Amino acid sequence: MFHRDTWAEVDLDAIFHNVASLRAFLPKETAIMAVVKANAYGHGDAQVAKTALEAGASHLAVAFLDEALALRQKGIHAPILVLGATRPEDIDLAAQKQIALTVFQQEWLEKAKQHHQSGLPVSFHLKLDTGMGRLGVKEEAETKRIVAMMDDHPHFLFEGVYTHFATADEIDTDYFSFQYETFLRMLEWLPYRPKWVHCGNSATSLRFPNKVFNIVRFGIAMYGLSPSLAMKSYLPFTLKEAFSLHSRVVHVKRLLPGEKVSYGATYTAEQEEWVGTVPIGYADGWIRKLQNFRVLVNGEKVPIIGRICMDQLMVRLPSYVPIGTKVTLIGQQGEEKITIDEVAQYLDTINYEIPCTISYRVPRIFLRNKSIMEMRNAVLDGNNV
Ligand SMILES: Cc1ncc(COP(=O)(O)O)c(CNc2conc2O)c1O
Repeated sequence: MFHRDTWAEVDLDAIFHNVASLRAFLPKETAIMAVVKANAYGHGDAQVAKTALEAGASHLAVAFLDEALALRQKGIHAPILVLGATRPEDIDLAAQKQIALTVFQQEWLEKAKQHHQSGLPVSFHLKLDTGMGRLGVKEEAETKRIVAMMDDHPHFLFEGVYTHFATADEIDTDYFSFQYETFLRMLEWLPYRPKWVHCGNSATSLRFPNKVFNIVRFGIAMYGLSPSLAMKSYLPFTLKEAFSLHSRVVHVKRLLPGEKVSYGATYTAEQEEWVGTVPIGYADGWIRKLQNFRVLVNGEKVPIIGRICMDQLMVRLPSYVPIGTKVTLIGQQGEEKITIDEVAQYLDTINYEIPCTISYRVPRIFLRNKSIMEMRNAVLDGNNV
């Protein structure tokens, strides 16, 4: 349950469609790793993970160890890879929960070896930096030493090697090709190929399905969002947007000319106007820069007026509406819709950031076969975020 009429809806049928479409599109021997970091880009980690696994994914990826532990706590047993850095002292925790880690520093592996007391096997994916400039080994000597250290250790399993592209979602492929060629060259440094070799994010999977080796890391497109605006016309199959955001009007009033709205009294009614108050604000992730953007009420786009508050915002209505009238901030009402891409463009950012930023304060309702199958309210559930 939740007790404020503001909520996000996550259409798991859309998640299923997007993963199943990729499954059918990729070569059959190429596996899918569903990227569910950041609470599945704000969509709900466990629910998206389970749906993706049903739809053909075999692995999961997260950003750091806690996100993997949270999935295990929620009863998910599929292979999980931590893409980011892990503390060497946490290696036994990863071993106990059978969570694979990314390794990209010889020094780190030496420390992890000292902390490894459990005698349990630990799987590693070696990350190579081919030009993303974030994490990854760049030198041949260090690469060879890391692989030798894993091979010499009875419980360290060299399970995968990967890299990450910086420009796979851009039309110009020069830098993508440079990184891809670099990856091929660096793979030659290895004494052998581990079980998993991967380089593909959504953009790479959709544009170059024959350049992804044997598993892809499928993130943004799983949520029905194009990796970039430029890529929208290159998508090989239809993506279905899974996320929508809704609220209800809690107060309606008539403003007379000259009357003000919100902090700073920055908005002045120029004529007699109807104004609605909506219980969502910047603490919910609907940030202040969205002032003057629009929401849907009764299938019409209406402007957000005055400054957005921590918990509420005001909209100018074309006419009186009853208390409780539904407001759609992301999604469709009748013939009108507001997409995540539109919100991102208004904020001069990328679509990835929008669902990620809708905070823990907004409950997520999960729909499957068009009916509500689950609801998560982190305000009340606390640890069950
Ligand atoms: C290492 C790695 N692999 C795969 C993905 C999935 O990419 P996709 O969502 O484009 O499919 C990401 C996304 N990482 C980020 C997406 O936005 N900022 C990031 O750091 C990533 O960091």
